[in-house]
Amino acid sequence: MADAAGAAEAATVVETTGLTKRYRGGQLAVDGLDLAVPRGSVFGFLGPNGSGKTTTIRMLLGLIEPTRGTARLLGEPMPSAARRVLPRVGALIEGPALYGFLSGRDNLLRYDAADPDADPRTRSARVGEALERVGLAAAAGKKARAYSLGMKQRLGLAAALLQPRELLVLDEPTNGLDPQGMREIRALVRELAADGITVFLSSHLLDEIEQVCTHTAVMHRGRLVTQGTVAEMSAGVRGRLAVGTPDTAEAARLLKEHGVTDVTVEENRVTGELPAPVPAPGHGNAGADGAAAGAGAGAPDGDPLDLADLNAALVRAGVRVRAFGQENASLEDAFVALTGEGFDVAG
Ligand SMILES: Nc1ncnc2c1ncn2[C@@H]1O[C@H](COP(=O)(O)OP(=O)(O)OP(=O)(O)O)[C@@H](O)[C@H]1O
Repeated sequence: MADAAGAAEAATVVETTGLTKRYRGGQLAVDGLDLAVPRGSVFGFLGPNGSGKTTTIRMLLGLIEPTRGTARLLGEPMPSAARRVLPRVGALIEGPALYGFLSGRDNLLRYDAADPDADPRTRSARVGEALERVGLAAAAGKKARAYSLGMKQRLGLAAALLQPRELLVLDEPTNGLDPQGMREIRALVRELAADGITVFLSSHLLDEIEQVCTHTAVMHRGRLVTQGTVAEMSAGVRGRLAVGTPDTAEAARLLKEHGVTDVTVEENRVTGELPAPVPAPGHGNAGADGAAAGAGAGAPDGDPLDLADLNAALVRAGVRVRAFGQENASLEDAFVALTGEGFDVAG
């Protein structure tokens, strides 16, 4: 009993240990993956094309066997517990399989009829609710082939939501969609999360992860680079200092003098890396007292660099400052900082 209850309420809904897949051709697609997806999260599984996301998802759902390592879904081992676990998991992988000549509603009726546990007496109500949930009630009578890609994707989601689910696994759910279709799917993901469903979605779009996810894991060439909350990930990378000014040469010189590195001049703008954690106002902490702190030394005299002082110094030197501040680091900055490579993907 305790065990069953424990499994039913597993706080970590996806957990892998050393999960590895080497394809028959020898390709090491996933290499020693330790993943932990907290219940209630919207978890973005991020990585460029070919980094191993789909292979991981297929192992999680028991569609392919790992070469090594283990995967647990809702607290239960996969693939051995697949029959017990999968009914509690909705999945949308590589686009839904739909009959174009059937209406959206009839497609769902077929899906529902294929589920041996679905009560035929409540089928119509269930299908109606699922259509409602994904915003397709009004288009339910239209043939699926007349649906936009976004509508097809939503119909696929409706199929995954015919039964109550604890976890939804979506492989690149917005791939190929136009901006409006993307917005619709993202809004839907947020709604489902608000209903308490944990959502695990893969994406090669950094801004998508930033917009909808609470947590993320970053894959790079089959390996996990990092995982944590999206906020932690961005906070781990300090944003660049940006100064808007027509007096770029003088501003650049002064910034360098104050210990700012990697100073870059663009038209009417100078940016650079701040040398040390900038203390909040009133925090005259002694931590950055120069010397061995090296890059963390701040201003040349050893005092920590204060943004207000720096701004004042620019103004004193006659630099006309139009804008001044630290830009927010993005997930893209974090990825580049973590991997030393750009997030360069095709499509
Ligand atoms: N069935 C297969 N046999 C051999 N190699 C494969 C197979 N499936 C994928 N691969 C390779 O494994 C690596 C990881 O692929 P995978 O599809 O898991 O990555 P991905 O991150 O999901 O990328 P994409 O978004 O392009 O699908 C790639 O190098 C790919 O070529």
